[in-house]
Amino acid sequence: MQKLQLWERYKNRLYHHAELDLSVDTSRMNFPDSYLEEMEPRLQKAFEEMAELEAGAVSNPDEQRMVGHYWLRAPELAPTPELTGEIKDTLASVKAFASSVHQGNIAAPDGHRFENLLIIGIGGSALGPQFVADSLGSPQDRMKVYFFDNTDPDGMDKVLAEIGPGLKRTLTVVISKSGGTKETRNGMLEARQAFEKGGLHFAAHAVAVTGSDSELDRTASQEGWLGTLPMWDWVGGRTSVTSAVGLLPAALQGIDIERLLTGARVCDQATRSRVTSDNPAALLALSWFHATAGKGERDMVLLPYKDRLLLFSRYLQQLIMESLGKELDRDGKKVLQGITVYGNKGSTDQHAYVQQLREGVANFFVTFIEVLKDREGASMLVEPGATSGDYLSGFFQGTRSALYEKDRESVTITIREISPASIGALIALYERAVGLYASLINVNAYHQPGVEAGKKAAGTVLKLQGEILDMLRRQPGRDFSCEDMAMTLARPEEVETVFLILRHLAANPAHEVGVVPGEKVWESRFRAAS
Ligand SMILES: O=P(O)(O)OC[C@H]1O[C@](O)(CO)[C@@H](O)[C@@H]1O
Repeated sequence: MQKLQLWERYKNRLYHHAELDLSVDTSRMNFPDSYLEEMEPRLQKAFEEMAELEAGAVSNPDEQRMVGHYWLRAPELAPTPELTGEIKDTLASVKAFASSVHQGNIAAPDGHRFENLLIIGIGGSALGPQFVADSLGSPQDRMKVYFFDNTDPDGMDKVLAEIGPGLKRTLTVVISKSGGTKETRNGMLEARQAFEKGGLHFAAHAVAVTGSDSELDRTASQEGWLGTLPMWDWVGGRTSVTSAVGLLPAALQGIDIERLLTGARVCDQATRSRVTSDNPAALLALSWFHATAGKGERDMVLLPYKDRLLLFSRYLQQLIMESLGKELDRDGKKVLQGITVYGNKGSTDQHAYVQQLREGVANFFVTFIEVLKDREGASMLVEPGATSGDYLSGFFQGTRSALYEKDRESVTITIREISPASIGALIALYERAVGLYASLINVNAYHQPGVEAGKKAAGTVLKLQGEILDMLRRQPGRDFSCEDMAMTLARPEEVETVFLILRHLAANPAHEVGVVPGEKVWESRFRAAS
């Protein structure tokens, strides 16, 4: 298409929301002008399902749950006065807790204000808080934020080393909706040990965000933690960033959570429109449907031209892939759905994988995110007439056209600046786009049965490890190859798992397992170290 024709298409298609100062440009998606009309019946059905969801329908039937993340920023829309009250009370508690911490009314045991925040959680109980913390952090933050978001011991040691003696002024927020996630439990136990080693009483440094009566809830109340804030079964982990899960860490960091919620609320209003061309989330969902043939046939590459949006692709990876990546549709038909999401930031990626995007396998579409405001205040000129930010903008525009020239399609989202409101709006925009797209492809976006399989398998491995350790200790003088061990445990079919377990045990001192290397690595022999 010629440049002037593209300009006409740009003007015809550009969506702009004046209050949010947010635009969605679908002009570089090559769907025909008739596309919206063709998709209209499916879209109207998706809008209807969304309205039912917002009114309190059990939209996650597999788990028999309502789906209420939109109520978190408009509590008056919750289906019962009790829920409205709970949401409002929780927001008030978040603000009161954060302000008590900032004022030193809730203080470290040495009487000093808490200065650091160690957030422990995983998946939806970490990715949203991490994205918000990273995108909106500044030197003026009220507290310095750290994360344990895995059960990697070395990762935790690294964080603890960074905190160093600051641990005595560290508040720990343990976040788990279910309250039983092992990675988070392990992080909590490791943190507790670090506090105890420093002569500190963990409970006096800890607050929980979790579901009522969960394992974590019970631990927090038995041990007398500083407080517990609720998570509800009608908020999914990956859409929990505007609940206490995201709001408590953000408020403690000093981020204006009211503005974050306002941005989300205004975007929610915009994305409730049943006029497709006037609904930015519907335009995104339609673009995804066009790009992937509604079957995940192409990947979504996220290219924000802003360092502060670096973690957005990681956040969206869970939101989109855990929501859409489903074996079965809502009628039980095998569909193997999903959209693969990856990305980093521009223009950095121009010096990495953009080469393949332009010239290699054409199995993707791009979402560019453009931020108009370069920085607070004026920029220096890096050469006559140009700033660093002008270069960033130039590289964004250059990559968008270079890709389009090669028939690589893209959507561009433009926001004026990075602020609590614009981050709230981006979160709300994608939550709604995912919900609408899930309706278009007829999958349940709100459950995650596939994740359970990995968790169960990990449980089986840990159980087998227990049996192996038991056997090694009962026969301390004996060397076992993995095959001997599998046979002795009467689990010959598990020999590979036995080998992997033994090799890991021998590489770490905790269980005192010794190894005599074999000619081939799998011929090594293992014994309880005497
Ligand atoms: O908040 P929780 O219950 O610890 O769960 C953490 C994450 O684990 C998952 O269930 C996947 O394992 C995610 O959906 C969730 O965000």
